[in-house]
Amino acid sequence: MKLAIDVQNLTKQYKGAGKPAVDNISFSVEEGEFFAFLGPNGAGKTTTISILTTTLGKSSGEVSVAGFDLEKDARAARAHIGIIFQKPSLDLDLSAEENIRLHACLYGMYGYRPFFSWMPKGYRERVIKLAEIMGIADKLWKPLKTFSGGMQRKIEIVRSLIHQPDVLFLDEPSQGLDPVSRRSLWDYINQTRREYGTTVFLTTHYIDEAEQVDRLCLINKGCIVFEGAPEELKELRHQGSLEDAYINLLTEGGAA
Ligand SMILES: Nc1ncnc2c1ncn2[C@@H]1O[C@H](COP(=O)(O)OP(=O)(O)OP(=O)(O)O)[C@@H](O)[C@H]1O
Repeated sequence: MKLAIDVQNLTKQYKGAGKPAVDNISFSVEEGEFFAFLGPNGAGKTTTISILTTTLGKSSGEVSVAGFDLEKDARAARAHIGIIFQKPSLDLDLSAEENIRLHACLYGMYGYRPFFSWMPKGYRERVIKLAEIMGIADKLWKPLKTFSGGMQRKIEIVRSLIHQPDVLFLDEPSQGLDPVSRRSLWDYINQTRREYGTTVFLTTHYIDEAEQVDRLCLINKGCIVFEGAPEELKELRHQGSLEDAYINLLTEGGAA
């Protein structure tokens, strides 16, 4: 089985911080695997996901994503990954569709055209399909500054899925979404996994979302404290639900 993500002895020490935010962690994710990276506030999840998605440099260690060593070939890796960031990074002065178009062109999927109608058919169809799934097809042409936070998040989601990535990073994807949108996002992600074998790397504070993953990794204070299937964690902590097992490990398991 090929690895979609391989992290060896990764450390991140922010300037001026006393302790490393991520302290010599190692883990790997197989191609097509559904993997969750869980941990409490400040554990090091965003730091790790930022390094894996090439938006933050590491202090030491080795990281490869989609078969590319990030030190040597970050650009190639970037073409194979999709990211739903915790903090949206959209241009509020552009329309929703213009944000998506700009992103698709920056990722090298299409040459830039100044109008939607001039873009290739494949792009147009994909934008409309994804926007329909998220329930925002009628809002694509409106300036983003008129959108609510949840609607902006949906645009962010459409944008990250536009190039059909091999590895999809979801940093708290459900945050700010209403229950209907949350359900349709997950239906779509599951469909994408089935159809294209997409590897999904998820961080979330909604522990119930991680019940379905193949494997999970639990990080606390920059160190990995558990790696295995959700069932294994439940058995280890003698709990019926993953959330109970997670809380039990963090509060009573000597991991806190
Ligand atoms: N730019 C930075 N400079 C210094 N320290 C930072 C910086 N960003 C994060 N940290 C620190 O690194 C540690 C890990 O933070 P990180 O954001 O990775 O945690 P997290 O697990 O994503 O938390 P949350 O669930 O709250 O998003 C924290 O102690 C945080 O204060």
